[in-house]
Amino acid sequence: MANLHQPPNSPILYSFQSKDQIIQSLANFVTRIQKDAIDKKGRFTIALSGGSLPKMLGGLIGNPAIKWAHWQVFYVDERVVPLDHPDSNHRACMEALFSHVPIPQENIHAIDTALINDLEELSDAYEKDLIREFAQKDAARFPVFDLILLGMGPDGHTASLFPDHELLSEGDRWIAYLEDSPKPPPKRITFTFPVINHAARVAFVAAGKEKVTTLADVLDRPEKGLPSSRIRPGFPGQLYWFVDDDASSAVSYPKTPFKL
Ligand SMILES: O=C(O)[C@H](O)[C@@H](O)[C@H](O)[C@H](O)COP(=O)(O)O
Repeated sequence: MANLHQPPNSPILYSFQSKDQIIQSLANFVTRIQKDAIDKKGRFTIALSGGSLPKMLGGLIGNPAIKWAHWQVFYVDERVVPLDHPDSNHRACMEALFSHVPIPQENIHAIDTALINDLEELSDAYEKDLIREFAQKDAARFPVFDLILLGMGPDGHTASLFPDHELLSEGDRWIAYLEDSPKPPPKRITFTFPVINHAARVAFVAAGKEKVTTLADVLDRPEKGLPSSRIRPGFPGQLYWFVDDDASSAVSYPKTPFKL
């Protein structure tokens, strides 16, 4: 559990020559974390983002060390569209990963699309789903995910937490909603900062030249306060960055060689 008396651990930055190397290293990293979690507690809780992230998870397919039956999967944010809509993060994760592996469907926590016309109810229902998984089992004020995987937009947003948006100051709710997302589609639900910052481990995955300026701002100039720089899991939580050399070419923050 997060300890507010200790400063957060410094982020660990891994930079790889190619996207394929990110995919392989990320798969090894996730495999190790799920093993530790399952050995300790019999379950592994993970939350996934949309965007380019689902396609970076392909290294998990066909890996016999993964105990899919013990995974509980949530979405860090979700676009408020039917689950088979091309914008759905659930659909993207199904297509890129879950339709290729033996994970029980009930372990994948998608939004309740019967509620998509009422964002308040939809986000409450998703929050209750989280409460069933975490509050009853761990009795914590906020859920403590074993691992949360994030992407970063070119404006520095992460999850559906956008620069200068009022949701940046949400300190109470677990799940919030917005109807004015600058990145389409406009209606979304999202984990709040406290949920992300209570995780045991958070890993950003960001690749490509279009991320170069924002990545340097987030890692070298956190005082700018971009949403992605506000991800600092409380001690003893740990933040990781899995990026490619294109994205990190302007970063001064020290890189760490990847080894498990
Ligand atoms: O649903 C979403 O839009 C995402 O969860 C969002 O936060 C994404 O992770 C970033 O926009 C980065 O997207 P890319 O990885 O495609 O750049």
